[in-house]
Amino acid sequence: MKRGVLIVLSGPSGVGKGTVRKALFEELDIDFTYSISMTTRRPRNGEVDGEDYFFVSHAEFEENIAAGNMLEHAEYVGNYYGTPKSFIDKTLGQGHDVFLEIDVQGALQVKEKMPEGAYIFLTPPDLQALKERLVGRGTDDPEVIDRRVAAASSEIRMMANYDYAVVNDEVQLAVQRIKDIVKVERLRVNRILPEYIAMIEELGK
Ligand SMILES: Nc1nc2c(ncn2[C@@H]2O[C@H](COP(=O)(O)OP(=O)(O)O)[C@@H](O)[C@H]2O)c(=O)[nH]1
Ligand SMILES: Nc1ncnc2c1ncn2[C@@H]1O[C@H](COP(=O)(O)OP(=O)(O)O)[C@@H](O)[C@H]1O
Repeated sequence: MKRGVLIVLSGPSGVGKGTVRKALFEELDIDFTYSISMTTRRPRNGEVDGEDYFFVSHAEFEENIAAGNMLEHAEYVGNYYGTPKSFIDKTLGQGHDVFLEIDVQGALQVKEKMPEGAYIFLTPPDLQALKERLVGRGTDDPEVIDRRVAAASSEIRMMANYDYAVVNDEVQLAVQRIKDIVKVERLRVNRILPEYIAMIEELGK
């Protein structure tokens, strides 16, 4: 069976990753599986294990790190968060495409381990627009916004490590561009090579 495509959407804070991801998952003609992260934080009311996160103990998370099961992980306010490899491998193996939305540092760690994915850098039309979005979101203090814009300048330099750059000028346009990329990725010859090798061998007989 054909493996699914790993689609990694990344980019600086405030560029619109979450917004674009939500709009993408509202489209009726997509069939992506969202990568579920693992965390040591406690489930909030209504959160379901295996849907919102895989909730595990500190010890269990550290065992997973030691066993090399995490594609990437980070510590945030005293808890571990990370991307388990097994869930992604299993889902891709079943032929389903997996969608991962992650920050730039995390994405580059994942790329080292799974270079065959489609790495998409979501970019703002310009730095001024990025700043306006961070201000408009209203979730951060001015100093935090300045730090995020400064971080964005160095993150934008990492764009060259990605396979695709998608400008998020309008959400629906960005969504369409990502859908087009997935279509192209599904046609890439090196994804279907095992089937072609069988055909070539058949021809050689
Ligand atoms: N590196 C990494 N960060 C993650 C992962 N999953 C969630 N996070 C980040 O962890 C932080 C805290 O997440 P959470 O506790 O759910 O709080 P909320 O996102 O603010 O509702 C957020 O910045 C998430 O983006 C992951 O798999 N890997
Ligand atoms: N194409 C766009 N045009 C204008 N504003 C946008 C666009 N995409 C996202 N936004 C706004 O920018 C802010 C940051 O978006 P968000 O999805 O939270 O970014 P991220 O997940 O990358 O940190 C939000 O207030 C969102 O409504």
